[in-house]
Amino acid sequence: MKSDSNEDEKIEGRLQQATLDLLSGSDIQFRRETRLDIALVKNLPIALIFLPAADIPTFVGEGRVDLGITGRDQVGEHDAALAEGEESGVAEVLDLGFGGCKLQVQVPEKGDIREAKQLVGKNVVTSFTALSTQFFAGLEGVTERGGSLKTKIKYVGGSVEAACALGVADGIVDLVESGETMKAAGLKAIDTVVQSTAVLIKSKNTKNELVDLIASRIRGVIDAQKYVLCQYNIPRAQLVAATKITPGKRAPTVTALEEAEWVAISAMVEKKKIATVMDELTTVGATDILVLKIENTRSPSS
Ligand SMILES: Nc1ncnc2c1ncn2[C@@H]1O[C@H](COP(=O)(O)OP(=O)(O)OP(=O)(O)O)[C@@H](O)[C@H]1O
Ligand SMILES: O=P(O)(O)OC[C@H]1O[C@H](OP(=O)(O)OP(=O)(O)O)[C@H](O)[C@@H]1O
Repeated sequence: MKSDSNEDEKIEGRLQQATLDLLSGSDIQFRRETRLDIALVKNLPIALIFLPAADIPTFVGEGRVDLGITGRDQVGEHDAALAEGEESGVAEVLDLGFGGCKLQVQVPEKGDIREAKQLVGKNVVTSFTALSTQFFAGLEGVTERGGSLKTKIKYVGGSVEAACALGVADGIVDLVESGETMKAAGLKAIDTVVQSTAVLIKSKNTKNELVDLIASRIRGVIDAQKYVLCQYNIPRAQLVAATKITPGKRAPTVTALEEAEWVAISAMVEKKKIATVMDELTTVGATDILVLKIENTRSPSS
């Protein structure tokens, strides 16, 4: 989303489907023509641009694009590549929770290397040269003979896992999600450079007032995914106990029932805690417990 020409930004590849779902949940409507990397949004004066994940921090950091969705690993790589004293133009707005993976140091499973320090002075292949250089610089020290060893970091754009078997590298630094690729290539992880999830980022220099509106819509969808709405009936005498179990985000909604000694309660509950909450509610006498999906939510912090 650009201030003048109203461009917004998005990502393809691994994060694409979750990002499209997020935009749809935020009611950002667009139609992307085949092979076009730009799409005008129908119901807001912005445009979406589809760019490789690795390029997004650059466009956002330069202020050419107002908002972006990419991996935290890519933001880290962008920032690590900045010249000394140069300030990043990228600010993280929100952790989006999906696209979880780790950037890990990997070596042949059958080899002698057991810790990252043993790769100092050797050949390392990666698509994340700046983060890897930074990581190994932190391990490099003065050798026993008084010299200093530099790890040789080489860039490859894909299939990084092949580098050790092909004799190009002693170790690699690559993303691991399920671990299947690493295992299939006969590699093992010995250290983690960065833990990553997808993030919403913005340009530090943006003046576009739509940035806050869009960020707030996206935050609403992410919050909604974390919570469910729990409704139940409970004897009024148990109201205090029930409120402790389901305090809600601010406070639970309590509604009187036609039956004098009973109330109905409705409260947002963290999705991951809902099973325990239902168990506890049953123990204090709640009945007719319903758990409802929340499509979207907005609160002052959103
Ligand atoms: N298994 C995974 N492998 C690689 N990246 C992953 C994985 N899981 C999550 N990610 C995240 O997805 C981000 C982008 O991945 P990907 O390389 O697919 O994007 P892209 O460059 O936009 O797409 P493409 O390479 O298809 O053009 C990574 O930087 C990382 O944050
Ligand atoms: O732990 P896993 O679930 O197996 O995922 C990790 C793999 O996925 C990525 O590669 P990608 O498939 O994006 O293609 P690439 O090798 O060309 O980068 C990454 O570079 C690893 O190779």
